[in-house]
Amino acid sequence: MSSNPAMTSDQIAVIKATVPVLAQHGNTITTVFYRNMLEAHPELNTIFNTPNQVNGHQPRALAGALYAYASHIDDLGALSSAVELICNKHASLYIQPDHYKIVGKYLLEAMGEVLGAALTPEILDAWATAYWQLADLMIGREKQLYEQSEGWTDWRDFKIVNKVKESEEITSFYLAPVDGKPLPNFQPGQYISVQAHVPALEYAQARQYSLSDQPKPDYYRISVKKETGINSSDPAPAVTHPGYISNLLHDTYNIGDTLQVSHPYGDFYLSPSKSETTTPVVLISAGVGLTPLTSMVNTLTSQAPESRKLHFIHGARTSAGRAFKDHISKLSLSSPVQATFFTSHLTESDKEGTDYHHVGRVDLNKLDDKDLYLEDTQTEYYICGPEKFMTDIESSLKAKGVAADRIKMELFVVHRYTNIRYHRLKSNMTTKIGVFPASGGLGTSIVNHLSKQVPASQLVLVARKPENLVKLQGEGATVRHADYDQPSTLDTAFDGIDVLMLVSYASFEIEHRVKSHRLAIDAAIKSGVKHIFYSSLGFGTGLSDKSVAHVMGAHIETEKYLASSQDKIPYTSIREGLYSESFPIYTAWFDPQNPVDEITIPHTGSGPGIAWVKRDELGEATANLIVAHVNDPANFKYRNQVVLLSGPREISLAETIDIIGRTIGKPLSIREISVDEYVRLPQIGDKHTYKDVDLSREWATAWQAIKNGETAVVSPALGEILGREPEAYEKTIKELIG
Ligand SMILES: NC(=O)C1=CN([C@@H]2O[C@H](COP(=O)(O)OP(=O)(O)OC[C@H]3O[C@@H](n4cnc5c(N)ncnc54)[C@H](OP(=O)(O)O)[C@@H]3O)[C@@H](O)[C@H]2O)C=CC1
Repeated sequence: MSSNPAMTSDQIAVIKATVPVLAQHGNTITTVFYRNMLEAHPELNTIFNTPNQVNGHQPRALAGALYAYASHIDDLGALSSAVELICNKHASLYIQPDHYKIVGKYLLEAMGEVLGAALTPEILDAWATAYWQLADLMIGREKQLYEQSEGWTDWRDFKIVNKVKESEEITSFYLAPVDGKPLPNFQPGQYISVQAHVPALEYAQARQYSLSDQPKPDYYRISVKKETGINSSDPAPAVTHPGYISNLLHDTYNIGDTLQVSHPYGDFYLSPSKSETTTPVVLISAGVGLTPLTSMVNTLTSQAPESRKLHFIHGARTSAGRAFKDHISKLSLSSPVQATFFTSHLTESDKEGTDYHHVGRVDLNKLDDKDLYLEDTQTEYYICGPEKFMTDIESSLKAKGVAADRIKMELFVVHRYTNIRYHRLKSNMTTKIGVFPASGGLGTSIVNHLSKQVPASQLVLVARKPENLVKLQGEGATVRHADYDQPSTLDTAFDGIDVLMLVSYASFEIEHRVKSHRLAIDAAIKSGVKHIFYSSLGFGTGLSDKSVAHVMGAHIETEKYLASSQDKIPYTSIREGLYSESFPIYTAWFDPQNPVDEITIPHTGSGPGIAWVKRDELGEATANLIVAHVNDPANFKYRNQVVLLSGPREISLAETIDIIGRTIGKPLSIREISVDEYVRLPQIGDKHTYKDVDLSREWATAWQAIKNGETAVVSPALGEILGREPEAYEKTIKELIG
């Protein structure tokens, strides 16, 4: 029993009030925290993944977890899956109660260092209590896990007794305990931590590897993918590449060598079942994600060969890269296992029917419903692979009517798990969701992502050109006409809609835009809409209602109007971050097809930057927020709030231009010019003209806003809502212009 004090209701209110502070400063706090703690306690380097420290992933993940914790401080049940995932990983690293003391000390000190006087004694006290509330919960759960480990409570020496190449990239290591004692059972799907000394770092590092065979008393098998492009004899990737340990195992660990291994842990595993069960199972994986599912298929075929339907679906980049192909194919001949292989890049030697069945990435729509056992409402689905793969497959299963609680995914990273609210619930089948305008870049993306999660019959799509929406109309969506510029068309446009997504009027002037938004909000109130989402913009330093950017003026006014109308219609204003795709606007219309050497803008390029974000990820997260509200309006956490969705990293304009230059293979530079010079640039033309009025000078205030840091805020909300790390700017740009 803990002796730490329970949180008071005042402290809970203080924690909730600091959520926006975490949105803004969380990343800086956790970066300072790791730096200070590891400087003072270098022995902890063995516990933390060094490349993830260096690439900023770990501070971001912790900032996301803190943000989720603060947001759910009065509803900790929502975090129980995340806590279970973290505690399992902690147990596999043998985290002890004393570690929590060190982490608590440095975390609170980092808050003080970053927030300065803003961290009042009252806030500090509330956070100290909140920290120990969570720490006690986790220490308690980890104690239980250690108690269930049959006395195996520290790293144990294992010898490599066999090393087998399974494919071009994947090699299995058979690990037997040096002490020769029998190994405990595990649940198929669980992992072990493997610790290896890294000469380049002069300390050990641990990584988690799924067990790839069924439980055996004398060995564990892991199957490890070798990353291309890194050489384990080169010390540099030891600090930068998360795949370094895997390559070290491939290159330098052989039969007879010793490694340290943890007891098996993990919360992704085959539902423990009675031997007589006949519930069908579909195992869907990509790449090396097949390892835990191979453990499952081996276990299942050894238990109930003739009664249980099993389908093993795997996607590989090349057929030669597919591990266990012969093994799975053989199982499919002698037991009720179906095997379906997808290969994205065929080679001449690939034979259809043996090396592959379908070309391309895994696409469940290429399979018959009966082969996915959709008719059986008990069928369980297990997915493992890259995050985007898992969430895409999950959406595809949901669109086919599979209930969320029958879909299980292997999610390794913590902050991504806090999205349970956004992905795991079954959509309420009667709520009508409206989108206006439902065309355009953002509107189309929102509608596409909504249609993956709810039946088209729940969607009401409103646009000034409804003829562009026939596809979804054909699938059962209601389509209506309305035009911001013809107010009377708004009168009945939102009738029957429960939740409305209002995409802002596309313009950068203020007056007409605000008037149009007000008319639409009033019309929504009249039509009885129960909640309105509004697409605002990512200027304004996080959630502030001040901005020097002219383009933000209409959004701030609209947010004020929404706040003043909240008694009539609850709202959520989503500050959609600056689109990665919109770089031309901030580079004086740089054209990658006709590239100039020098970009002339009223900005030097250095100083605070922009947390760029891919437009389609904004559409996806916006759709997830709408679905979260539809599923559980009473607990929707952004009711009457503003939320910022910005990208994963702040990138200065100079670096932005550098990335664009590298992508097109041409060095680019910035030359700062005055606003007077900017408005006269020939390429500006009428790009900033609205209804014959030239707003170029007003537009140029955006650069001052960038200089002031208004667009530099990295908010963890996007990753949390997407359930994965948002796409890196470099990748979006490469896809766009590479
Ligand atoms: N976050 C960011 O970086 C950026 C945000 N934005 C803003 O975000 C919002 C959405 O952007 P996005 O979807 O990318 O913009 P798009 O230009 O792709 O789409 C504009 C949409 O507005 C519709 N529209 C235009 N005029 C009217 C009208 N009078 N009545 C009804 N609908 C109208 C268009 O309909 P139709 O299909 O009929 O033409 C289209 O659906 C806009 O307000 C835009 O200004 C813009 C750029 C960057």
